[in-house]
Amino acid sequence: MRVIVSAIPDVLFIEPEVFGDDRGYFFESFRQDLMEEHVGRVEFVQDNESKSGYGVLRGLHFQKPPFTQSKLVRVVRGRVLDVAVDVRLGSPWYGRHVYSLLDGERKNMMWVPKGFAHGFLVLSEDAVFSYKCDNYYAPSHDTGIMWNDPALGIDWQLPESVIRVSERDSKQGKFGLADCFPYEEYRQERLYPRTTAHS
Ligand SMILES: Cc1cn([C@H]2C[C@H](O)[C@@H](COP(=O)(O)OP(=O)(O)O[C@H]3O[C@@H](C)C(=O)[C@@H](O)[C@H]3O)O2)c(=O)[nH]c1=O
Repeated sequence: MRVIVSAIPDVLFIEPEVFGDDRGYFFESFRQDLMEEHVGRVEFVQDNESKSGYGVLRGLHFQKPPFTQSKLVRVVRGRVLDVAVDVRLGSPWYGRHVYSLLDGERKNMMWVPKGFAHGFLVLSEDAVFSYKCDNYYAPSHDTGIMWNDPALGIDWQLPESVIRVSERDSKQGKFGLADCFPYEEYRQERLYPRTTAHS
């Protein structure tokens, strides 16, 4: 399993080794020891799965304190453009985003720590999306940012005319209205061990 530090160093790209043979495939989808080595102590408490058709965009979502969520996300089938936006007040990367093309064949994953808004767009005919969360769903603290907020400048790589969102996501607020909590508070935790981005 290869762990790659993204341009926002708290977000990681993870590439597992996928073993194919005439029966099908095998890969390790989660290892506690690797999480501890690269991220710190994380206790996952909820697993989620969703299926979406081509052009469906879910996001950008995050939960506010005390129900912030870190997520380990991957695609079981299909292909999505997965995006994480830094909403940590005072972060050197505040308002910036990183993305990864998550693919059901490559089985690559993204680590989206708390303090990041998360969303994905389905690029294949459909996609089954699966993720682990380190905090429970808390609808009262669930919030988001408009996926096409010009302040974020995300290139979703599909024309807006084919993008479909939920009723809720068509009415999300602008970036900066629903900030998560301050960057410095996060830094106290081992969840953010890195200070430098890769080149
Ligand atoms: C997220 C979630 C939703 N639900 C319910 C609420 C609702 O009736 C239905 C669909 O919810 P949503 O429309 O919020 O689902 P969705 O748009 O898929 O929300 C997800 O989007 C991605 C991008 C994330 O990062 C996730 O954390 C989550 O916010 O499922 C739960 O019961 N538990 C959960 O953990």
